[in-house]
Amino acid sequence: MLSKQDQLKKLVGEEAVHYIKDGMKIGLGSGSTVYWMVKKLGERVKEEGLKVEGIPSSDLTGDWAKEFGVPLTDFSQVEGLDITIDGADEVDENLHLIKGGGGALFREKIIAQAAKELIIIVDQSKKVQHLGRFPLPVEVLPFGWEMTAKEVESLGCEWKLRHRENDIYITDNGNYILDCYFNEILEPEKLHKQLKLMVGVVETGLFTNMADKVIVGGGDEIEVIERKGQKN
Ligand SMILES: O=C[C@H](O)[C@H](O)[C@H](O)COP(=O)(O)O
Repeated sequence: MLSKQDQLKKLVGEEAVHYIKDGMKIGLGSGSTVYWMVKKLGERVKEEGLKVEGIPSSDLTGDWAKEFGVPLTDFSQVEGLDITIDGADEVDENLHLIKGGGGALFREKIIAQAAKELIIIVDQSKKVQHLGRFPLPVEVLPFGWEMTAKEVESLGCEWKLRHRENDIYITDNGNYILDCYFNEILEPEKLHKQLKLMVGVVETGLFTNMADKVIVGGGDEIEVIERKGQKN
């Protein structure tokens, strides 16, 4: 029996598959909402003979794609993606996002940038006025991470080095994650740029001005929020 939140994740995950057309190259995001999208996409591949290829943003998503029969490719074979569908940890009113709760932010940003259209799927609990209540994941190089953490802290946050059980959490790229407690991020684009200037920072979980559509599940309803204005 799925929890109410999981039912909403399933609802929006399956809804997003309607945006996928025959022949598309698809960026496959990560997380428990994306799970439902990949599963439904696999059904369409089997039942309708849909010809698509996906590039996964995490090893786990790649495993799901194989399990559900979604053909995979990589960037040595394709020049770009038609669409990327991914989850998020927070979405603000301007469709800026925090991502990386599952640690896949770096590859997620690559597939988000490579796509003509980025669709984000979330349950209503992810909608916020300002980003920052969810700790911002920042992927850092293991070498000298302590120094990088000090620099990050100077921007006014507390941080925790992410662990999985008793071990340091290692991303699919072999890096560490600092979960940064800013509480309220009023200028996400500025903060992202400040962090990216730090030599030990690989990528941040701030996805500003990237989402084209956000599909939000709430109650029995699905809300589709479209971006206003041009992308960067
Ligand atoms: O690294 C993980 C991703 O950014 C996920 O898309 C995000 O954490 C949302 O995950 P979920 O759909 O499980 O809430």
